[in-house]
Amino acid sequence: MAETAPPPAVAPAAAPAGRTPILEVDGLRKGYGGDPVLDGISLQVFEGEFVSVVGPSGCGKTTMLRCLAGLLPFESGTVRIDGAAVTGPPATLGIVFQDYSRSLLPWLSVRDNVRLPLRYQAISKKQAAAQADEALESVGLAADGHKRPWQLSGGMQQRVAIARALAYRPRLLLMDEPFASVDAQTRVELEDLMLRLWSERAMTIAFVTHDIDEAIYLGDRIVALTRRPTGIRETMTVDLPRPRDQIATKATERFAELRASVFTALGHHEEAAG
Ligand SMILES: Nc1ncnc2c1ncn2[C@@H]1O[C@H](COP(=O)(O)OP(=O)(O)OP(=O)(O)O)[C@@H](O)[C@H]1O
Repeated sequence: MAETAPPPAVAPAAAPAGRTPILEVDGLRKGYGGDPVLDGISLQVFEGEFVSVVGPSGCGKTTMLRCLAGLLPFESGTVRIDGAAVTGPPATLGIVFQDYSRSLLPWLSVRDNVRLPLRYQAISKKQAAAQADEALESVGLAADGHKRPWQLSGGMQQRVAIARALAYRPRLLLMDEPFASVDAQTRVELEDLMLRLWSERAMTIAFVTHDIDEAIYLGDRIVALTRRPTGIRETMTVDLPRPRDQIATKATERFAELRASVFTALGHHEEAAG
């Protein structure tokens, strides 16, 4: 029987030279009721980076993001954002979750949903309104601020959730499978929207996804997680030029090589081989 050629090697990612880490995770351990989930995760995300995190279903990606965001206590290890230990949600952090229908308040207008978290910032009402309007404009919803979230399509609702995080002007944006619940066409539009916003706003993004192509298309680096108890299997540099294009970038040989490497890192070839 013919042997399958091993996929081309991808160099393990080195720390970007001269860059400051915004997020530093060291030895993060977290379980539920004595059942270990995260088993000593250590990683750094550097200023201006777009880091994609991929891992098998149920390995603890959401658990990890919640720990990083200060929303969930963990057993041991440290999480630092801008050098300060995370003990609760930091003011410089924005989060976008998968389930926009639960994260937006249906009785508030789109504009008021976006303004809501700004109440907790030391800024005037006028400034909060300006930041909210600017964020809505940047996601293409300037004309929809008066509507209720349920009057919008799923993709538009997720744009509202993105605008709400942006209005906060975060230095670090955590995104948890944000496009998993929208159709394929909307998904590619939202991916390109995120790339535009990321480059315009000099943000740092950690983006969790199930989708290997999405992880490669968006990321500067990919962090591949193992099965539970979960550690980091591999960190890979995505050496595809920017700006990226949904058709041209995905048609390159390098994209196919990276896809094979990430599949291998996630252990898909082992499953296929039995
Ligand atoms: N609050 C909780 N209490 C008990 N167990 C939990 C809790 N939250 C998550 N788990 C368990 O921890 C494991 C990791 O869940 P988590 O949602 O973090 O994984 P995930 O990688 O994001 O999953 P998916 O790929 O399905 O989105 C799962 O086995 C899940 O059932």
